[in-house]
Amino acid sequence: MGLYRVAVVGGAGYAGEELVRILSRHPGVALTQLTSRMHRGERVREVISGLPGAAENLVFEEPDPSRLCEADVIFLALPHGAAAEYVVPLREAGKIVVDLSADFRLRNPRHYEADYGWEHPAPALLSKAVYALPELHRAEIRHGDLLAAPGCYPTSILLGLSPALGADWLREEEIVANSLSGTSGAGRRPEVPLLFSEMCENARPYGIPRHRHMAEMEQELDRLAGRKIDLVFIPHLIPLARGILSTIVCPLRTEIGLEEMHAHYVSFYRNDAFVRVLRLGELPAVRDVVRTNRADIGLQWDGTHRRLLVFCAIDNLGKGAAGQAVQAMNLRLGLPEEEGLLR
Ligand SMILES: NC(=O)C1=CN([C@@H]2O[C@H](COP(=O)(O)OP(=O)(O)OC[C@H]3O[C@@H](n4cnc5c(N)ncnc54)[C@H](OP(=O)(O)O)[C@@H]3O)[C@@H](O)[C@H]2O)C=CC1
Ligand SMILES: CC(=O)N[C@@H](CCC(=O)OP(=O)(O)O)C(=O)O
Repeated sequence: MGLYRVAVVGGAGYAGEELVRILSRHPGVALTQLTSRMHRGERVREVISGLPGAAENLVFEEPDPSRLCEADVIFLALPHGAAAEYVVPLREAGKIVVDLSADFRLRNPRHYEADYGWEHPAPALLSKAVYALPELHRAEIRHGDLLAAPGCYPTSILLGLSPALGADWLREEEIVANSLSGTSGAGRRPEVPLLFSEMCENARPYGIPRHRHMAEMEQELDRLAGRKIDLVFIPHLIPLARGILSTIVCPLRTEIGLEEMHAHYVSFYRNDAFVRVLRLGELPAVRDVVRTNRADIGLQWDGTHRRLLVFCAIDNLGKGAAGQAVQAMNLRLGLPEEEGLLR
């Protein structure tokens, strides 16, 4: 059998470009189609530099579901709402779809409506989608035909919290997560608050009091804990192009020591190639994970207040978007999970 054919819709956006970079060097697939309405008819090399020959000679096409059906796997790197329009015909044609938008992350269409502001465009498909965070849903991803890649902030916070929630150490008090994000998280669109002159030497909170990622975090955290988790989430924009650092403060109800907690985290992720639990005393830095598909997790202990402090760094375009989506594709196609990805 030949290589799997893959297509990227939205291939000239930030997440799409990162997908193109990863997939064009991936030994298990052939990148055969890319779409961009803005760059329609242009060769890829005129828009994205430094790609291998076969990929840079592809031509950006207008997105057309019937033509996309020539591929085996279709990645959608489109804004929320727009992705669902492609998912419906592609799934009807039996294609494997990896959607990077939020359109299929939530089980409950009312939660989608509340946080995204419009009626869900294809609610019947929600129960068929898999929340494609490999470390938490590996078995379902292997059998899923509609893989909904998680948001970048939820990836960092869910990976940081899962071992603690699984161990049932937490007091029934709020967990507070502060996240710092680079500006590529907002996509490649011209907006005044994202201009260099607005963001250089600047930092600011946004998305207060309820960022739209709350719904997917609540969905997953409640499921992991088996009860309602009270999360305070405060995102900040900082002057980086890419990267996220999340600091999570967890009130504990046990007297368990830091060494034991650390050993539990190491054991929890022992089979996960893309999660690195740092040695005690080490804390993660965005610089170490940029352009990789890795999440670095560090732990600290505030004994005075009995709080576990969890720090998680990822690349929002890597483990937070394109890398994670390719990891999910690898699982679905039965390829080695790490194929084509850096750690
Ligand atoms: N940036 C990030 O860090 C992350 C992004 N994501 C998600 O990935 C998706 C893409 O994000 P990002 O790359 O940042 O966004 P961008 O704005 O950079 O890119 C989106 C692309 O989609 C194309 N597009 C827009 N509307 C349509 C449409 N109706 N039909 C077809 N193509 C369309 C545009 O290309 P053109 O107009 O040329 O067709 C554009 O290049 C979003 O859902 C985002 O939420 C997820 C995790 C992290
Ligand atoms: C800096 C910035 O603007 N970040 C984006 C999140 C990016 C991401 O992961 O989100 P979605 O896939 O859910 O869009 C935001 O706050 O909306």
